[in-house]
Amino acid sequence: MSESRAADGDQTYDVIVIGGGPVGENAAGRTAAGGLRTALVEAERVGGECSYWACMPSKALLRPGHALAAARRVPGVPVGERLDAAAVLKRRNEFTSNWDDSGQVDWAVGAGIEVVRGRGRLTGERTVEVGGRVLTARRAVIVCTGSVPRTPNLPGLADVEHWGSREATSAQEVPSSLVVLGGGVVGVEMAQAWARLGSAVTLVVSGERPLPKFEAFAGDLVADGLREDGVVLRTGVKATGVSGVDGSVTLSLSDGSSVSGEKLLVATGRQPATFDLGVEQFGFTAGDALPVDDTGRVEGVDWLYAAGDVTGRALLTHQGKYAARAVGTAVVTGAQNPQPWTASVATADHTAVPQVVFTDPEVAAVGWTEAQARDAGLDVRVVDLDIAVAGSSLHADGYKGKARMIVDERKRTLVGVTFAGPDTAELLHAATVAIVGEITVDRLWHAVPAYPTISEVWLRLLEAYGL
Ligand SMILES: Cc1cc2nc3c(=O)[nH]c(=O)nc-3n(C[C@H](O)[C@H](O)[C@H](O)COP(=O)(O)OP(=O)(O)OC[C@H]3O[C@@H](n4cnc5c(N)ncnc54)[C@H](O)[C@@H]3O)c2cc1C
Ligand SMILES: NC(=O)c1ccc[n+]([C@@H]2O[C@H](COP(=O)([O-])OP(=O)(O)OC[C@H]3O[C@@H](n4cnc5c(N)ncnc54)[C@H](O)[C@@H]3O)[C@@H](O)[C@H]2O)c1
Repeated sequence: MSESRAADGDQTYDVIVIGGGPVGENAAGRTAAGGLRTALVEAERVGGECSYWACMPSKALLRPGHALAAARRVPGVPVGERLDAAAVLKRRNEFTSNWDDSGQVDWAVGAGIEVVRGRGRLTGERTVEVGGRVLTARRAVIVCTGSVPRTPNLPGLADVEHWGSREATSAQEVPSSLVVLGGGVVGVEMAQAWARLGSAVTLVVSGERPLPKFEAFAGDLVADGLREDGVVLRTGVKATGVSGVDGSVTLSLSDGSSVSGEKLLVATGRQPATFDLGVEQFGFTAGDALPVDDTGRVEGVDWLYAAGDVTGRALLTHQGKYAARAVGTAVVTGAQNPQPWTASVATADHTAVPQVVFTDPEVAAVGWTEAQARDAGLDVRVVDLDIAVAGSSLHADGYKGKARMIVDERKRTLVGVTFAGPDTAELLHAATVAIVGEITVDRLWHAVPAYPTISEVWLRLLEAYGL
């Protein structure tokens, strides 16, 4: 870790941001740019989970496998037998700057932010204690402490060494075998990354399919992709216990069977990092999310704001950074009851959250699923299609993908779109723009996708809708 550059001297700031992950960095960047003296308090590494143990290393582990699979789908491209695991891990290490945050500290200092090393704790109105120092905020304290893995209450788990997402994204060797518990985004991404690097992976999922928060067809296509990579899927079973002997961990399952591997990854979700933060004095419970309005103001405390994973709104880096921009703007401008869709209001959180699951096939989804749209009481029309256009067949032999568009029939606008298929991630932003802009399908008809791109699926969706 880089040398501490803690701010010294006057302990009074305009703004104190607790937590220097991507969200805290953005909030602090905004307030510093707005001329407010800003302290950024970070307990571990500036850059947070995303830079060192989440987004960056996980995507660096996945990308080489996708490149190899893509090359294999196009005849005439010379491809090797398998990935060079050592080179993949080395490149992953580079993407995390070898877990050295000095580059991000340099950015913060350059942006006029004062970095304070240490764990911050709220000790009273507008005050934060860090390692015995008491910092005071004239205007606001912004909590951006992120989230931590939620460990299930599983007999034996506490006694057995196992991986969480940190170990799964930073391991320096490929385990001979890996059992993954939990079929959410972390579970499927890491199952595929390590399988493609040569590990014998078993994925244990309590439901019928992985990715239960997405449209079912997306989870099914990802399950097919994982199986093609040799991942053994155990669906519809719950873990009942864990035991371990030297070099092997065994997970007992609810159907009486068990699975063993050299390593066990527990990927059963995350919870807000509100422990040991002093939130109880303001009426909140440690371990629960901080409830915020759309400007990030914490319910009932007018000087306290929060953004990112700690609010439990959307556990995604891009959405947390969006919330941080809103909070930063709200704090700088002092906006009172600003209108939705203005710069200090994170309105899109409710209707237009985009997410990509970086497996092969990718899942790219924005807005509501069909079930969510129906639960919201909308009169919806669902359009389903295989992705089968000139662009997809040129992209890969045997291209397999599906698309779903959900239309609010009353407004004739989109409320949800899901693409699942190889390299669909880059299709997503068009869908996000359509939803945020409330563009009618009749106007979308005039947004002509270029030939021959996979985006022509948009034309097919609109034709299938009846245009
Ligand atoms: C394996 C994995 C892969 C992911 N991949 C993606 C992806 O591809 N795309 C995506 O959008 N999202 C992804 N996510 C989610 C993403 O990592 C989070 O949404 C994002 O990191 C949230 O940012 P944050 O700043 O709120 O929290 P964090 O990144 O968790 O940062 C919080 C920071 O606060 C610090 N902190 C905590 N408590 C204190 C305290 N009391 N005092 C001082 N500092 C404190 C921590 O040390 C940390 O640096 C992934 C998550 C995981 C686990
Ligand atoms: N590409 C991305 O955008 C990306 C990648 C990774 C993580 N993330 C974000 O990070 C957050 C955390 O990801 P995650 O995968 O840890 O959480 P998650 O909530 O997405 O998935 C956890 C899964 O574990 C299952 N589960 C819970 N308890 C279980 C148990 N006892 N036994 C078996 N299964 C159990 C749940 O049903 C769920 O499917 C998510 O909100 C996700 O959006 C995003």
